[in-house]
Amino acid sequence: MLSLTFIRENAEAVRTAAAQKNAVVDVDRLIELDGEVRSLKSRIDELRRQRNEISASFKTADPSERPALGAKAKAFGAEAAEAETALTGKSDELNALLLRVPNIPWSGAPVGPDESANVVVRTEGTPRQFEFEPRDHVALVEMNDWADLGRITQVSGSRQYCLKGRLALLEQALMFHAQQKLAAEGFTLMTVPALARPQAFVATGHFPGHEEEAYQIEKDDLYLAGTGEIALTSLHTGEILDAAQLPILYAGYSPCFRREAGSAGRDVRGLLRVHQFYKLEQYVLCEDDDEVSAAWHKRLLANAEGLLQDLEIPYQVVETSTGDMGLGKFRMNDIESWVPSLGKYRETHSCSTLHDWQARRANLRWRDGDRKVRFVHTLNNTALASPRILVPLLENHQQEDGRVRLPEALQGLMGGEYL
Ligand SMILES: Nc1ncnc2c1ncn2[C@@H]1O[C@H](COS(=O)(=O)NC(=O)[C@@H](N)CO)[C@@H](O)[C@H]1O
Repeated sequence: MLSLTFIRENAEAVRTAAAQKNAVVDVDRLIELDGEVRSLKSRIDELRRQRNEISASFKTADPSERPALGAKAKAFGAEAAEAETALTGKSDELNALLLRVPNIPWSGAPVGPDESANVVVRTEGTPRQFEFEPRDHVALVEMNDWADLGRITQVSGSRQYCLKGRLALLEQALMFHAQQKLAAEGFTLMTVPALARPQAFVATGHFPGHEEEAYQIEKDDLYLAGTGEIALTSLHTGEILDAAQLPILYAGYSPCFRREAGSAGRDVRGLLRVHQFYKLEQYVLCEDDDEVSAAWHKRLLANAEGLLQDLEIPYQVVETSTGDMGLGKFRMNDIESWVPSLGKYRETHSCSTLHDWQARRANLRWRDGDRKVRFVHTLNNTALASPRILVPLLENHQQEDGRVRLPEALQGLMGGEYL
């Protein structure tokens, strides 16, 4: 969410951002409502002042004038009540519109309608030239009995899986390795719930707009989060953090649930796009200084790249376009890992800076050195998301006989050179 002051003073920039992000928001109506709300508020104050003035004069007034005075006070009171009802309606409409206003994207974001406008900014590692016909991850998993991708769908439906044996162990080893690295970087490890109240989805910007992507637990007024970002964003809601507490660095581990309502037919084979997965999320709350949050953006990206280098997976870093980055982002870089069986890079990480757009929605504030209370900046990036990361891992390191060689960084934990 942007501040009303900012929108009033930068209406054109907000309209441009909305167009560049394919956001449907009536900025003119918003500014009109803002005006109406402000004049209603001052009218109510004026009516109250006049009514109080009359009430104050009541005691000293001549008894013969009291009935007329009483009637006048009553009339002002009735008018104020009427104005208050109108104010509630206008404020609700204004707040609903405010939630739809996009963040202003950074000047370096490619302007375009969707991911087709994304720009590759860096490529690390070289895709392997196989001396044999490489298998895809489903074939590797099936021949090694490393997962159940079939019978489990009778239990849980499509896009479900069970990892088995050494692959189930590898997922744990991967997450442990990533958690150790982030802890060493000063991140506080957190296991966060997937169950969250609707307000937590409003705070991150998932709601309104993406309700269809979340599983709903209606009788408890809860939803299942598709990312640990949702719990972490609302953890400090309503608090006023001290400067000394910032930056707050969380490495949030959680199960993630996504209906993938809009992905029918895409990635239906195997482990790339499933309804339930596990993610270690890098999350930062920092002071609202653009250079400070830009530095954290670089750090979060470097942490994820470091993990991909540990896994010896070739990848590319992408600058996402205005149409792909989503409403709340100031800047988003995706990291895409090489998937041999597809012959292309596929997104495995997504690194975002949101400035104070989420902080305003989540009411995340801090008190600076001059005792001034301000909103924080929030950032998030994937550290690892499994089972998707297993796809490039298995496929890039496969041997002709179907074994998979483990990256050096995991051989200790996994007790050997091969999975
Ligand atoms: N349906 C899915 N199945 C498997 N993995 C998924 C699925 N959806 C997302 N992911 C993984 O989760 C990562 C982060 O998802 S994201 O929506 O892009 N971004 C976020 O959730 C942010 N909070 C940063 O993690 C993706 O890059 C991908 O690796």
